[in-house]
Amino acid sequence: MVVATQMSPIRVEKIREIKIPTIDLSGKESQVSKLIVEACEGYGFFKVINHGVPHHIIQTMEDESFDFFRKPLSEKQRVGLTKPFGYGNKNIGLSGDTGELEYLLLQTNQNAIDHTSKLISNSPSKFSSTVSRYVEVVRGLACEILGVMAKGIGVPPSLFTTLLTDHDSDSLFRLNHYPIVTDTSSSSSFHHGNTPIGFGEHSDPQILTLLTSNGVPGLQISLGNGVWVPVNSDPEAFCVIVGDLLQVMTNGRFKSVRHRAMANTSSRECRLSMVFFGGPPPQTTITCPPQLLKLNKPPLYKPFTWAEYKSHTYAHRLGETRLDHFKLP
Ligand SMILES: C=C1C[C@]23C[C@@]1(O)CC[C@H]2[C@@]12CC[C@H](O)[C@@](C)(C(=O)O1)[C@H]2[C@@H]3C(=O)O
Ligand SMILES: O=C(O)CCC(=O)C(=O)O
Ligand SMILES: [Fe+2]
Repeated sequence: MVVATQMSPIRVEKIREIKIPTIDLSGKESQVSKLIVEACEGYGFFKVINHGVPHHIIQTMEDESFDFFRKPLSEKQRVGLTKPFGYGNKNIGLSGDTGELEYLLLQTNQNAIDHTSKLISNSPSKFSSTVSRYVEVVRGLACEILGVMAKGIGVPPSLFTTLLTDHDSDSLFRLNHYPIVTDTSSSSSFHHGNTPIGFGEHSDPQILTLLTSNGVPGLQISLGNGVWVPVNSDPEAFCVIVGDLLQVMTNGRFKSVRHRAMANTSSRECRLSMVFFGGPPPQTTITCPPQLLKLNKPPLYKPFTWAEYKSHTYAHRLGETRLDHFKLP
């Protein structure tokens, strides 16, 4: 993969070869686990293939999503935004961030899915069963990956997986729809070169994110120092993104990767990303388990609950490096 670094005011381009790890989950478990740990340490990002999520589950979710985003604006707005959940258009979060996208952000418990489905769809039971099925299967995949990760670093898998399987797990599901932007000069979103931003630079606050998209590119990950690596959009793969909580739970060994999505300016198709954010129950204390603390590396972060971390997150802008606030001196 070719990467360009840009430095202003003079544009210097260094070309480098970066290989984003693509891990075949059908491989030997010990090998898969080694590759996953290396990817989490090196990038905080990797792709998985042969993940076992049936194609028809992804396809049906994609079809339902496009059916929703194709509706007239007034109809989509009827879904309302019980901030931060519901339908949003060009606004992200509660602190004034903007982007060239529209989205639907849902909580993953059955009541919330049923409630939103009634507002969204003429056949709510179809929408609601499609979302529930998708979330159930992708949550299962997230647990499988977390379990393999845990084994790879020598902790019991349940230490990580129960956080997502708990009845009160605070996981989210987000559909991002990036329309084709033709007039880039009128875009109010922050410009990067000539390309407006679809979804601005950030890290995901939760434990683990699983993202799939419809083959239209846009996602980029940061290597730091202004270097952005475009991620090929492969509808057969899931992108796995290490979140802030996993960085804390591994005492900084795994990196919560900063990423962004560029606006969709060159494609003839709209871009759709479907994103599952695996989060723990709100009252969970987030800290590094003693087995992972090395004698020569004291804890980097003070313990906090997920509820505390979320309120800090929502009080700040998208691009904030919010873990800094929880660092020990
Ligand atoms: C500006 C914001 C939107 C966000 C909450 C925040 O205050 C900062 C983090 C943002 C983010 C990024 C990952 C997910 O898309 C998200 C749902 C999350 O948990 O944190 C969003 C939040 C949002 O859009 O509500
Ligand atoms: O749409 C994408 O590719 C990125 C979306 C994202 O980072 C998010 O929803 O948190
Ligand atoms: Fe994200």
